[in-house]
Amino acid sequence: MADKSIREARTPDTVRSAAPEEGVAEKALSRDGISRRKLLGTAGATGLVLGAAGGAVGYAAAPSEATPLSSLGSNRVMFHVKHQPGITEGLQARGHLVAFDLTAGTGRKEAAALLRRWSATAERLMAGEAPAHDDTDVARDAGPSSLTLTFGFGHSFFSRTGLEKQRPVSLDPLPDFSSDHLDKSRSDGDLWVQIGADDALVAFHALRAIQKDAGSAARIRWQMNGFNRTPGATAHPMTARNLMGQLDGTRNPKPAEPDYDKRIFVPSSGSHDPAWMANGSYAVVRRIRMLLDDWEKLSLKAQENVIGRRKSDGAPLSGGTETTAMDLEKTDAKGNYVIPGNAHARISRPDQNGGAAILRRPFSYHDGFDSGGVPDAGLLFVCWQADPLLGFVTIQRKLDRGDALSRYIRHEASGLFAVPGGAAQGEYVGQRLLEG
Ligand SMILES: C=CC1=C(C)c2cc3[nH]c(cc4nc(cc5[nH]c(cc1n2)c(C)c5CCC(=O)O)C(CCC(=O)O)=C4C)c(C)c3C=C
Ligand SMILES: [Fe+2]
Repeated sequence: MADKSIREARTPDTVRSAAPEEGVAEKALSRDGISRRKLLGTAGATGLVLGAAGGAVGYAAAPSEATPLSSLGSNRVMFHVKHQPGITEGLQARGHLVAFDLTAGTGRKEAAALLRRWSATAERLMAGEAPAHDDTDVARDAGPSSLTLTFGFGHSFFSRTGLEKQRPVSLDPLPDFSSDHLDKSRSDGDLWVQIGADDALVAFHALRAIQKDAGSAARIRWQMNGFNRTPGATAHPMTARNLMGQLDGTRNPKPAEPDYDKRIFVPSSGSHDPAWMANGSYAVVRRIRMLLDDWEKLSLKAQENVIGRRKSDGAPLSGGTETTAMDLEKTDAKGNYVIPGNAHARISRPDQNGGAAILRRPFSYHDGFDSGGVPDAGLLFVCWQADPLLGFVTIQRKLDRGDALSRYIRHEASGLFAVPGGAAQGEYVGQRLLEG
C-alpha cells in the first residue's frame, strides 16, 4: 500500500488505465518453459498489479536465479485495455518518443505484420517478460516498472499503405503558428511509439526491442528521450515539476469530470472519425525548448506572473492552494488583475477557449549544452484529445496571440498521431484499420 500511495500522490490528475475487471490478480509467466516471474497482488481501482512483498521476482535464466522485485519494479500496466496504455497513467520516470517511416516496399500487409509484432512484444514486456526472441537482457532482473507502449499512425502512413480512405480528417496537418521554429527532420512520421517506464533500463530495453521488431519494414525517423521525477523521490508536492520549476499538470482534466471521456477519447459512434478510431485518441507531440537562461534571470515574482500561479505550491496568484479555483477578476490596490491578462494559466483555460481541453502528459528532456553553455532542455509536450482542432489547435492559437510564456519557450518539433483504441484479447493494435 505504501507504494500505491506514493504513486497516487505523484499523479493526482490521472488514473491507471485498466478497469478492475481488466486487471490480473495473479499471473505466472514463462519463456522456454521456465517460470520466471510470479506477480502476486491485487488489481485494485488503479488497475496495476502490485507485487506482494517477497512474492514477485525479476526474470532470470532459471527460477533459482530469479531476483525478488521491489514494489516499484513489479508495478504492471495491462496491455489489453479499452484505451491504449500510456494515456491516462501517471507520469513515468523515463520516456522515449520515437517515430518510424515505412521503408520502400512496405505496404499494408507488411505494416500489419509489424503492428502484430509490436503488439506481441508490448504485451510481453509490459508483463515483465522478455521479448519472444533476440532478447538483449538489458531488463534482466527488473520487473515491468509500469512500462507502457503506445502506438500511433501519422498522416503519411495512410498513403504509403493505400489506406487513404481510412485516414481521419483529424490527421490533417496542424496549422502553422507564428512562434514555430520546427525542424522537419524531427517532426511527423508514418508511425509513432511512446514508451514510458519507471526504470531507465526497462524503457531502453523496450525501445531496442521495438526497433529490432521493425526489421526491414520501418526505419527510425526521429527519437526523443525524456524523464520525470522518480517515484518515491517525494510524496509532496503531488504534481510533477517541469524544468522551469513549476508544478505542471494541476488543471489536467480529471476522470471524474462528466465530459472527461468526451474530451479525450473518440466515441464509438457519432463523430467524424472512422470506426477503427473508436476509443482512440489523438496525440499532439511538441518538442518545446525552454530558454532557461532567460527564464532564470526573472525574479520569482516575474516568473509567477508569467504563469499566474505560485511557483512553490502551484496556487493561483488570487490565493488559496493548488486546487483552489482561480479568481480571474481579482484586482490589486492599483486595479490591475492579480492574475495578469496574458498569464499562461489564465489564457489556456477551457473557459477562455470555448471549452477546449487537453490531457497533458509530458516528459522533460535535456540534450546537453551548446558550446556557449546554453542548455538544450525543455518539455516533450504530449497532449491527448478526441479532436485536435477542438483541443491543441484552439488553445495554441490563443497562446500564439499573446502568452507571457512564449518569450521563454520555442516549439522545435511537432507531430500529430492517430492512436487507436486498445487491442482486445487476441488482437493487435490497429488491426481494425489494417484488416478492416
Ligand atoms: C497548446 C497547449 C499548451 C502548450 C503548448 C503548453 C506549454 C507549456 N505549459 C507550461 C507550463 C504550465 N502550463 C500550465 C497550464 C496549462 N497549459 C495548457 C496548455 C499548454 N501548455 C493548459 C490547457 C493548461 C491548463 C489551463 C487550465 O485549465 O487552467 C501550468 C499551470 C499548472 C497546470 O494547470 O498545469 C503550467 C505551469 C510550459 C512550461 C509549457 C512549455 C514548455
Ligand atoms: Fe501549459
